[in-house]
Amino acid sequence: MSEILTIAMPKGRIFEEAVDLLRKAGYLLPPEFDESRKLIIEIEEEGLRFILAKPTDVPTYVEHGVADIGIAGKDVMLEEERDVYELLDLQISGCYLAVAGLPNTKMNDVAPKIATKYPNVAAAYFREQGEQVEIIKLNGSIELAPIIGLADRIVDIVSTGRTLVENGLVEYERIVDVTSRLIVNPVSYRIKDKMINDLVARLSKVVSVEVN
Ligand SMILES: Nc1ncnc2c1ncn2[C@@H]1O[C@H](COP(=O)(O)OP(=O)(O)OP(=O)(O)O)[C@@H](O)[C@H]1O
Ligand SMILES: O=P(O)(O)OC[C@H]1O[C@H](OP(=O)(O)OP(=O)(O)O)[C@H](O)[C@@H]1O
Repeated sequence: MSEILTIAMPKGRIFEEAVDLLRKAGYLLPPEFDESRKLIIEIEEEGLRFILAKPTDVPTYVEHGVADIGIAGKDVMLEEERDVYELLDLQISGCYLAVAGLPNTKMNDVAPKIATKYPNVAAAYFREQGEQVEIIKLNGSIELAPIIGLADRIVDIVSTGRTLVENGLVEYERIVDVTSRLIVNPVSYRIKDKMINDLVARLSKVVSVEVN
């Protein structure tokens, strides 16, 4: 029986761009990818099985080895250190993490509050700046926090910048650029090295064409 490579795909924002990239790399992904709600899609001819996961869960599936490889945002990788290798910057779903807040406001002198979906990234950033802060973890609508008085600043993703502008917020510092990455389980990489290297080579060609 031939080997199967299991790929954890992030549903949501990254999905379409990732599917597009795989198709450009020559993988024949059926229309199921565009229209179905199935969470496991197997393509026997390609020796591939896709599992469709919540973006933040992709590294979990890969770390535990139930997926050999996966596609995850650099933001997710930075927030939770995982025992996986990062093989390729896919250069898709570009955005960045930034500190933002109400314009012309100083942070509270004592333990300013920082609201974010990324508590570890935010804590590390302010530690490096030598600032003692209180992190408040939120799960969405982060921009509400400074407006409603929950926090002095937020650490959040900025893409077009529209959410900041429409909520009267400004960016104070850019922390790190974010794109999606191809990640691999270390054991899978040893055992299925040929299949994985083939996939990386095919994707690398497309990525470099798209970037240049
Ligand atoms: N404007 C953006 N906002 C958030 N994430 C973005 C943006 N642009 C690109 N990304 C990338 O997409 C990933 C998030 O995708 P998506 O918003 O579909 O998932 P999610 O955070 O689980 O969303 P939700 O919790 O709203 O379901 C991030 O990890 C990041 O790498
Ligand atoms: O710079 P922009 O293009 O406006 O994109 C940035 C916004 O998009 C994301 O929120 P999302 O839409 O995922 O909603 P959420 O608040 O539920 O996380 C992110 O958290 C910002 O709020």
